[in-house]
Amino acid sequence: MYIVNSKEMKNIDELTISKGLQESILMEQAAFSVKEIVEDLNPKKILVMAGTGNNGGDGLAVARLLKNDGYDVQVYIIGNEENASYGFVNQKDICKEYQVDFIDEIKDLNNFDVLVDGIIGVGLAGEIKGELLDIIDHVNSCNCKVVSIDIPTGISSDTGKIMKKAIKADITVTFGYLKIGHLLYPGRSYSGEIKLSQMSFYKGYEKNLKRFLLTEEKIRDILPKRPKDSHKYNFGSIAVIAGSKEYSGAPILSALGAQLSGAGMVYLITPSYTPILEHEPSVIYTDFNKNYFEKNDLIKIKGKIEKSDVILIGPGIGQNSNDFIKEILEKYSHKKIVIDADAIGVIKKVKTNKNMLITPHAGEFQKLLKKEIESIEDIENYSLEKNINVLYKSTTSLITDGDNSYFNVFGNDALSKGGTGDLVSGVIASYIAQGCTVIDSTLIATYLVYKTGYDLGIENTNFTVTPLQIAKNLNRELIKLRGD
Ligand SMILES: NC(=O)C1=CN([C@@H]2O[C@H](COP(=O)(O)OP(=O)(O)OC[C@H]3O[C@@H](n4cnc5c(N)ncnc54)[C@H](OP(=O)(O)O)[C@@H]3O)[C@@H](O)[C@H]2O)[C@@H](O)CC1
Ligand SMILES: Nc1ncnc2c1ncn2[C@@H]1O[C@H](COP(=O)(O)OP(=O)(O)O)[C@@H](O)[C@H]1O
Ligand SMILES: [K+]
Repeated sequence: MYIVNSKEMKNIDELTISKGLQESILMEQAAFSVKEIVEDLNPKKILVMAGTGNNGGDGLAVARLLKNDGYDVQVYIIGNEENASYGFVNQKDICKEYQVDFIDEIKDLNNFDVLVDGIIGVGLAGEIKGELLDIIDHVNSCNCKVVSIDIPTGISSDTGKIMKKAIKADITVTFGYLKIGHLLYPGRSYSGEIKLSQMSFYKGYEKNLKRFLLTEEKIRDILPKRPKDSHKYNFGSIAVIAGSKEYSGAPILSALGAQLSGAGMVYLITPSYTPILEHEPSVIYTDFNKNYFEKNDLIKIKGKIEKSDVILIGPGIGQNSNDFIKEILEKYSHKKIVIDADAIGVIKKVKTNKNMLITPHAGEFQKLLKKEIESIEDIENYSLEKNINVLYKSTTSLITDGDNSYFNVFGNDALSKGGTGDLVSGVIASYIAQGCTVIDSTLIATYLVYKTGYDLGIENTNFTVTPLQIAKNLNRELIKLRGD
């Protein structure tokens, strides 16, 4: 499923109109879908709040459709009508013919059961200003159901940020394509339930789109088959290089992630003892009885690394092993490498390539970027400049190779526990070992871990789900996907 920003949406709109489909037809389609959703709420009294752009035009068309079906509906216009769009003016004229009721002031919004927010859509420019600031406060403090047209007023469709103030919708009805702002917090929570309406947009533009929503369907397409006539080396081997005296649990979660999701051989190499074999005796385990890896340890693990198809380096490795990590990244840059946690910072010092994946959470990424992350483009541009794949881990995670990006929205707070990331990196390495591309492996792994965490949270509670529990239940999602 495609995801667009405001510029792409405008291009699609213009291209469709240039093919001869009139704007008023698109507006009628948009309004009709909003009207049906408002009707489902069984309202007695409806207020449509309309801005003076095309989002307002949609709002006016919704009011007219509802009025025509006998609903008690009123319209309140916000903004300067001198600058109004043609779509707005045209709809206002039609509303007058249909005797739609316009009001000049709003007293108590609680007199209405449903408010339709047709104030500003993808045309939001800069921060909200003027009388709208107070109106948004008023809307957010009332008890009525709020249905936003296209995107809640005040949410940037490009970043999901609140542009000073934003309407909190119960339902957002959007047209043709999801916008970035629906998927990134806080826009994701301000949008409420998102309904996507089908539109007659010209699909020829889709070849230019490069952002996608990760779906179960996509995972079904890319999940590897397991040949019956096979042996362990068909499913790849992984060197998990992880852990330190401080963090002896992280390597366990990474190795379990790798071993419990289908890899053929998992070598776990840690500086300090960790009881992985008590959890899973099939892991091939080595430790060096020391606190941290040192540069000259590489010689001792060379054999295992060279036998491996994939290297996972970083979980729990601490800050004292940077020279050791750097040497591995340089020497084995021809191998697929998942670079997680404390190893991520080391990429600043090495030449990177598309065999590599970094898996930063927001804090780790900010350190790499040396500034706040403003938008999805910051992550995509970093990926392009560094020529490296990125899994940006957040409440909505982004998986990108710089050219194409996927949004994963399956996670929730059940995952907000130390160790989830270690598990994720182990599962990613597993699917790379099994022959998937780095990006596909990241899609599969984040889907499996997030969805399992989500489901366990529903069956138990989000308070109690742990990364170990998720690791042990990865089979459930795989059973559903495979249908066996
Ligand atoms: N795309 C499509 O194919 C289709 C699009 N459709 C619909 O069109 C919508 C896009 O319409 P759009 O381009 O006219 O912009 P829109 O969202 O109404 O915003 C402009 C208005 O907002 C105002 N305004 C802006 N910033 C502001 C601020 N900071 N603070 C205060 N005010 C601010 C601005 O005021 P001005 O700056 O001009 O005074 C102007 O009045 C889209 O979301 C969808 O609903 C559907 O009909 C189906 C087909
Ligand atoms: N509230 C949330 N909603 C969705 N995903 C979440 C949430 N909290 C955490 N996650 C996911 O859980 C993982 C946590 O990773 P990370 O912070 O690296 O953990 P650790 O380093 O402790 O192993 C990430 O993949 C992140 O996207
Ligand atoms: K809106």
